[in-house]
Amino acid sequence: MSYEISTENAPAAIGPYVQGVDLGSMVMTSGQIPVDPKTGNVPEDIAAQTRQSLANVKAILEKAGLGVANIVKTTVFVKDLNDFGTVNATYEEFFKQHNAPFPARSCVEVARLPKDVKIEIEAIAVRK
Ligand SMILES: CC(=[NH2+])C(=O)[O-]
Repeated sequence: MSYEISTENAPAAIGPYVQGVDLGSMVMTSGQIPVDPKTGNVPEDIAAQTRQSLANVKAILEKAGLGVANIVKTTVFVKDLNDFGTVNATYEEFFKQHNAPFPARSCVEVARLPKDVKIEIEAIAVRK
């Protein structure tokens, strides 16, 4: 049995999916594009987009009572792998800021992302 996670602190789904699902021992988020849930805006540069996508992931986990330290795996989709260095630096800063260990991760370049953003990040977290 899984339970939908729904929060106003992350962008509403823009298609037939939910923000996240809570399986009890595990939580999975949908891919988070860098839409600010309060304004609907997307920041311009890749560092700010990375921060916003991660903030959206965090908000979904928090609604389920979990935090950044519960993340065990992420998948990072980028529009341009030339941004790899900036994405890594921003991503590293986020996990350090939250005193969380780095999870396992996959990072891939994709042809296009919804709303033509530069990055989308999804996460799997475990309830310890
Ligand atoms: C943005 C997203 N997660 C989707 O599936 O369109």
